Amino acid sequence: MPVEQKDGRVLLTHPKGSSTEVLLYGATVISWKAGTKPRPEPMERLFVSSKAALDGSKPVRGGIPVVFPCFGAPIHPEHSRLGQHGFARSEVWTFERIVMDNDAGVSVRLTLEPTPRITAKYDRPFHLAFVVTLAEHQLSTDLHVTNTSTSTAFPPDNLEFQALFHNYIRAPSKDVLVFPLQHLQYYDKTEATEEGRTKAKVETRAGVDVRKFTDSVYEDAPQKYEATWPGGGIDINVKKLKDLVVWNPREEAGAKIADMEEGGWDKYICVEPGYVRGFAKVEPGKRWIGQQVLSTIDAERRINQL
Ligand SMILES: O=P(O)(O)OC[C@H]1O[C@@H](O)[C@H](O)[C@@H](O)[C@@H]1O
Repeated sequence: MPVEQKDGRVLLTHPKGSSTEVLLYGATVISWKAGTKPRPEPMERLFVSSKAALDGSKPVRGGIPVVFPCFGAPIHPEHSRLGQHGFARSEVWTFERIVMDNDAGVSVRLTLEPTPRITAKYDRPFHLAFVVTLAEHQLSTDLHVTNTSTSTAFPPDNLEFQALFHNYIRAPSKDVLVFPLQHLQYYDKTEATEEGRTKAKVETRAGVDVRKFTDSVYEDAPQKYEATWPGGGIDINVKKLKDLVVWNPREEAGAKIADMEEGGWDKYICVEPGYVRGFAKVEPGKRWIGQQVLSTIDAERRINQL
């Protein structure tokens, strides 16, 4: 069975051995097992804290939570009643259908529409679809955001939002480097003051490491990244998600996170493509699609020329 739905989870398996598991709660991908060409044995590519709640009581600490319609604390007036990172990661999505089921890929589509619970804190008209596609060495996630407003008024009744894929990539975080972020402008959320956090810095490192507490928002990033470490890595190719967040709390901040396992910060790096500086806009009746494609890399790869 390439697609199995059970107990609020959807399990996808590919004929070549890769698999992925998605919780309907938050449309959160909680597992992705894949090999590489030279080493075909599937291995887990995502980190989920052993203390993570998987019962729908709180967003999952790990995997790939979907952040919508606000990143971090809300700053848009229409988001003012929402919590950190919005509601998409903490609502139960609907399994809509299998999109594709062949050797090229196994793909499913989940949806989320306004419910009384959502409308009580966010009253904008929207329809979300989350499409997960599994290939032999790849996992793609697409977020479709439709503005379902039928208003013909001017100025248009645009839907304004932020969106992000909060990837917890399983990796020896002390040895990870992320490319190519050099020379990009970024905002450092680890700074102690508001002034420090809102002042743009410029990345000087060819490869960005997370050996210390890191919470950086790169603006207008190249949408093509590599996170590599000795012996492996993940390529990330992105569409419509112009910014990139790199986060690892290390012990300094990680020990204060209730659902983070002891030493969890050594086991992952969050590399999060998103539209998080400013707001994406969709006109009434129109749809926006943000996409990422994660691919496994086998050998250590350092892109010195970038
Ligand atoms: O604890 P949460 O809400 O899942 O957020 C985790 C982290 O998510 C990152 O994307 C943010 O940049 C961090 O500031 C935040 O701490």
